[in-house]
Amino acid sequence: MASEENIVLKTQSLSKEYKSGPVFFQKKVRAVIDLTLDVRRGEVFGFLGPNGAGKTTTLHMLAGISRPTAGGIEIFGKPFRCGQIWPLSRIGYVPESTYLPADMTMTELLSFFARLYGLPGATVRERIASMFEMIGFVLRERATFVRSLSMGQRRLLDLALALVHDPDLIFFDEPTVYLDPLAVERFRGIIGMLKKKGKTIFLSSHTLPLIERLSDRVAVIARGRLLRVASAQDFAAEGGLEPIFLQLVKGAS
Ligand SMILES: Nc1ncnc2c1ncn2[C@@H]1O[C@H](COP(=O)(O)OP(=O)(O)OP(=O)(O)O)[C@@H](O)[C@H]1O
Repeated sequence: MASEENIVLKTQSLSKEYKSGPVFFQKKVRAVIDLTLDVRRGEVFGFLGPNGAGKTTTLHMLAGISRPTAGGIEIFGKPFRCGQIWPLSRIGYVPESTYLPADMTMTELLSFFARLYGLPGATVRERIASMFEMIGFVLRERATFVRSLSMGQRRLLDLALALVHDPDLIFFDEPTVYLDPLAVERFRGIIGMLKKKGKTIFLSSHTLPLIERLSDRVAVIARGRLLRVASAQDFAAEGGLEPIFLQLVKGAS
């Protein structure tokens, strides 16, 4: 069992309902239902679920973008509500998709993000250099406009933008979408580097091998409900994550 001070993120009966459809025929969609979990300092917490399971909705609530319908969130030991800004300088968030301004260069964009977080000039330069090194962009590429980047390069830039302020807790939503195998390998290296620095990582994906390979613990979610949380070793000892995941998800549908 993890002690309270080792818990970085906690949710209690977190729930989200959407209203969907035209006004007179609106129906409720229960996207996340009574989600209670905790994430420990320094771990990679895999959040695995099929399409439509409620992963992105959960991340939106955890990152303070979307208001829960019910339940609570604690971050760094304090209650966190949608709209509050106090923990944001310690949180990094790689959304499922981004809309980056096409007419800014990568350096301008990184600098803009770093300054939003209030980093001083010398630190901004240092952090930008280390972000380019991390995502493997050489010097001559650093002034490339966003519009000229491939989808995979944009994804790497998303990672750099989420990490430029050196956050302690990082949410990744399908981080390897668009990445080729070499870039996925680089991403795994980035996760290793963040872990070494003691960062806490919430890794949400439906890509089973990625979650299986990188996570210390894995939570399986389907149809908005948490079905199981266990260590990677426990899943391995029971025959591997894939058969257990398939059994859990089929049982939930
Ligand atoms: N803005 C919205 N309005 C109505 N329903 C929504 C909205 N956003 C998501 N949903 C519904 O909530 C459920 C959970 O969606 P969510 O995007 O959180 O799933 P996900 O696990 O991230 O899926 P994927 O892996 O396909 O991205 C789905 O049934 C989806 O259709």
